[in-house]
Amino acid sequence: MIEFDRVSRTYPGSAHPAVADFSHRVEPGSTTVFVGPSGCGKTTLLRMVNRMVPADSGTVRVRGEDVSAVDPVQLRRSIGYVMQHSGLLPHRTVLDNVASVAQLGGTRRKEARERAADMLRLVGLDVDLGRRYPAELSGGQAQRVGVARGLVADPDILLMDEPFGAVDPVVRRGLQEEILSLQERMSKTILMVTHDIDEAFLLGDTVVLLGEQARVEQVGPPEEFLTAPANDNVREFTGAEGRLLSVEKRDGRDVVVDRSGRVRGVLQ
Ligand SMILES: Nc1ncnc2c1ncn2[C@@H]1O[C@H](COP(=O)(O)OP(=O)(O)OP(=O)(O)O)[C@@H](O)[C@H]1O
Repeated sequence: MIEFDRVSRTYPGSAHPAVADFSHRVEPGSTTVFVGPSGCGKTTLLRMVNRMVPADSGTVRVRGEDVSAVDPVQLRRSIGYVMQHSGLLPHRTVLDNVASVAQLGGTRRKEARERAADMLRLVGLDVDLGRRYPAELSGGQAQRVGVARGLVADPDILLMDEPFGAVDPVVRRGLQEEILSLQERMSKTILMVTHDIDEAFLLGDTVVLLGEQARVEQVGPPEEFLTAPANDNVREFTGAEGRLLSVEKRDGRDVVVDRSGRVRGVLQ
């Protein structure tokens, strides 16, 4: 569905590559999370998918096509993109912000607005919020609108860049649950980046843990990071030793529990 084939990227004026020789295949219908420390190249990788950042070498394929050969505008319209700080246009109402993305894809205004209202409901917002401007929303509401915007054109691929980075932990948790339930209903291919390993374990069915210059430290389902960490970097980043996390079955679900028995996350 999305394939990174030995991609590298050095930004102009930079002595070191942001991404060096990275390869990974994102399976259709999966939720894949790239996780790693700040500056390891996560956002660069995500932006290579919709050609906001070009690869210097290597190939990114989306739906089997080399993205460098696809019209970038068409490509971006075919992929939902949820940005770090919601990315809403401040001078347009919430409903317009969402509807405009559908209109860009060719949907007529009336239909686009109806669909936008449906999307607001889908992400758990009152449709009346659609009349407000982005500055009149809480951080969590703005992030939900960002997700509605990413979904309104019904893309088969959704890219999410630290979508819950700007909100407090309680709101963040609510948004994470929302994404899990949306994914159950819609089964899109989701590629998300975060620096939060708990979030990666909660949301990802495949987690790619990255080190400097997007070096792959470990790839696999969340539980493998705890049961079979590939190296000391993985152990350190997951905090597996310090927190003594383990995987247990509870009510038929695999959950990650800490030393005190507190549930820290649910594995899909
Ligand atoms: N436009 C740019 N010009 C120059 N250097 C850049 C640019 N964008 C990113 N970089 C550098 O490339 C490296 C990777 O950045 P990137 O934003 O991809 O990392 P990240 O893992 O997403 O970080 P964070 O979690 O802090 O958002 C960093 O060293 C960063 O400073």
